[in-house]
Amino acid sequence: MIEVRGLTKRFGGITAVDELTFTVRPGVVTGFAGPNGAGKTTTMRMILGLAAPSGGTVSVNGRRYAGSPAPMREVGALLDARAVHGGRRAFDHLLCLAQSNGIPRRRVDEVLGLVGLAAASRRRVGTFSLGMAQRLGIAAALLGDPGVLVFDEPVNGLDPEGITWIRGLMRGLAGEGRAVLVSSHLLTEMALTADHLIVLGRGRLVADASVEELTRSRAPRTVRVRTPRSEELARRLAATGATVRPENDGVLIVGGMDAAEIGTLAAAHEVPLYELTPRQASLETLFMELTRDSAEYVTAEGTAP
Ligand SMILES: Nc1ncnc2c1ncn2[C@@H]1O[C@H](COP(=O)(O)OP(=O)(O)OP(=O)(O)O)[C@@H](O)[C@H]1O
Repeated sequence: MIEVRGLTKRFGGITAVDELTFTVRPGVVTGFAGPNGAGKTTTMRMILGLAAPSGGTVSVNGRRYAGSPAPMREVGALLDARAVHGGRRAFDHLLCLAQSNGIPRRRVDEVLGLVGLAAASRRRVGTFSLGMAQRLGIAAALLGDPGVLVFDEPVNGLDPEGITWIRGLMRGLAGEGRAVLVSSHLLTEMALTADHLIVLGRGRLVADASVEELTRSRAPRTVRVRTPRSEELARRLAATGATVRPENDGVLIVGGMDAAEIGTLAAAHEVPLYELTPRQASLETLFMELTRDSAEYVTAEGTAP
């Protein structure tokens, strides 16, 4: 279990992480999503004791991780897959980590098998593709068989097969009762892998909910209506406070009213309807909505690039 309470990190004038509070529970994949620069990596570094908070606290299994007597057995982390000595062979890299953490040699072969790198274990890491480097980073994270795992953008550089593999791996690790925190700047990717989502914007928490809750309760809904008397219906809908966006062929996209209310209003005025379709905004649209005001880079039009 990871508990983050009021966590804050300032770099000079920049507040990279701002009063963040959330919990990463065992048995669950918790997705950590936010646009570039939202503060995901900085938060993960503080969880791992690699950066000191400017305020607030973070604990892993009830205590500060930096004080853990056996860090690799407690938390496994993948932060930067390329931060490995390129001249080393994959096996030797893992063996070195294992030996300095009191982990038996046979565990090295085990984790190489788990991540599908057994055949490449004697190759020098510098010759690895980014996808292979990610797998090696995951092998290192799993080495101590920890109950808590932290992965920063693990699907970066992976091909579709690798992405499917990593989703299965995360779910499997959570299924074994581990707490898994995994970041991505793609919310749709997160929604396929995670059970629970923490969404960050400009260092602040903008959502903390299950994927299902987030989709159901927060997604702005609209209704697509088609009628031969679209101008009249648009006027009547707008008069009740609905937002109406006309499209071609008598189509209106209506916000702020549900399909039953629109159908009832149309019937009351004998306006025929050819179509009345509730539509749910995609998770990616929701993500843009949630983080729009907080994206690090805002263009002149006021939208994130
Ligand atoms: N060492 C540092 N010194 C100064 N500013 C930093 C430092 N590390 C991060 N920042 C700033 O803190 C903010 C958050 O960065 P962070 O890397 O945590 O975001 P992120 O959500 O992980 O983004 P990305 O998806 O791009 O990795 C950014 O504005 C970044 O420029």
